[in-house]
Amino acid sequence: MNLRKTRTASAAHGTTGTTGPTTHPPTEPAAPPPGGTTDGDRAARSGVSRRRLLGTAGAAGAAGLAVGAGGGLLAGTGDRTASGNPDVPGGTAPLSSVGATRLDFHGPHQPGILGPARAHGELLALDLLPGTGRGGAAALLRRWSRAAEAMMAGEAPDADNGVAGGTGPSGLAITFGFGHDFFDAVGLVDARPRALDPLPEFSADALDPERSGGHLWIQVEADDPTVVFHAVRTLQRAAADTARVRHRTAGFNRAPGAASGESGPRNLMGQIDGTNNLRPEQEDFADRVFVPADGDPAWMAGGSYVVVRRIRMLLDPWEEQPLETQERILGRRRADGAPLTGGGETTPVDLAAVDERGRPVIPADAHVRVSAPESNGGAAMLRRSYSYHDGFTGDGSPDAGLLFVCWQADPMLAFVPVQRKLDRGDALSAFIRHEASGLFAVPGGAEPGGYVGQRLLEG
Ligand SMILES: C=CC1=C(C)c2cc3[nH]c(cc4nc(cc5[nH]c(cc1n2)c(C)c5CCC(=O)O)C(CCC(=O)O)=C4C)c(C)c3C=C
Ligand SMILES: [Fe+2]
Repeated sequence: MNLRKTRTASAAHGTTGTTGPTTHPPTEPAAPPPGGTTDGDRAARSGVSRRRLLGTAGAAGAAGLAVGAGGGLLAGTGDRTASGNPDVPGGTAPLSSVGATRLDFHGPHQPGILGPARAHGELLALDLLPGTGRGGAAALLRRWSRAAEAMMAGEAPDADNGVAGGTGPSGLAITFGFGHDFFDAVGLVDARPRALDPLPEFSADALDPERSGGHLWIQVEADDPTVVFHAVRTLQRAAADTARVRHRTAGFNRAPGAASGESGPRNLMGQIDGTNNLRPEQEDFADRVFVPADGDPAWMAGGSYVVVRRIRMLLDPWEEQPLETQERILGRRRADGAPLTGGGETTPVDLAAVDERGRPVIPADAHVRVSAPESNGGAAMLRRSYSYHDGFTGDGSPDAGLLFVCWQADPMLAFVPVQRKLDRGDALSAFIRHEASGLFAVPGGAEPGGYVGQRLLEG
């Protein structure tokens, strides 16, 4: 693999960090694809009345389409009248593109990995209650998958509480994963992937075990916060008697339509984040992110491993730094995200460039140098993170930072070597603290009529 070529090609296509409301791949097309799923098709399948669909058809057309989890394209209808709340005027007013965006629960990969991270996200870890066993876990995943499928389609789940009544699916994506200790809990130790071996300890780690790990992991994201709450609450209720929430963090990203510029979203340090991410159009993208069809273990085919790190930003000392210092710590300009070696946000970083005195223009300890594939034997991951803000601590400093989420086919070839390097030599380290950690196996997408993890639990 030629990394330099890959990075240049990505920039040459004009896709790095400049498309859509975020810089995450893939983007949403502006027009329906030939042969895309029609509102009528879906109405026939779901039993939703055509009259109701017509109430939102104009909005769906204007809003364009959403990218399905497996690359399928679905017209958004935003119809949530199935929630059955007669007080809600759902279906009478057209939904905007925010509400109408609908993703497919089914596909080769689970939703919530590809495509843009949504404006609101919650990451939860749950532990199975003692005695649940494999059968209980399978029943839970079946219930969860059924509820996720309905809610992502903008339909009411079983025993709905009506909280999302009148709201469109809003890009809702729900993703499920299994942690290392899940396999002990359900007696499936032999099926545990080697890739779930605990992450090594890093010297700068300050991890809180209460907010780390977990048997099961759920990512819920959407462009509407009530839709996220509704989904989280529905899944938590469906887990009663089977699993308890161990920890949960809410995150956010820029809302669709909030910025007029073309550059990507900013993190809470003010930096444009996500520019040099892996892109689906890169030749080796799928190999890097997903377990291949003949991968090991077989039940993980089409799946991916997610590493989640709650990284607190030490914003008081950070904001005291002069702009020039902040930019040398990162290696990019704050205003436009351009590398210190010049050009615009999508211009490739020139790690070899030196100034008139022969010193590297991108400092030796700059974050983008230390984390780059060129500095890590080619290691790379798909980053898809959220900001978080959980208030202020006793001394007045913000409890805020990055819910760093990254996806890869093998953490030992992606997150681990890069984090090892960052741990030793990243100038940003003085301004961040890793406070919680998780590593989960996220199986491929469920087949229609099936559920996530079925191959593991019934294999
Ligand atoms: C182990 C992997 C990484 C961690 C942890 C991490 C934390 C972290 N990053 C930022 C902000 C930025 N990171 C940027 C680039 C970047 N970061 C990583 C990896 C980790 N970051 C990689 C692989 C890269 C790409 C390097 C390259 O090839 O150029 C950037 C620049 C814009 C971009 O390319 O996304 C920013 C900004 C923070 C604030 C943070 C912890 C809180
Ligand atoms: Fe980074």
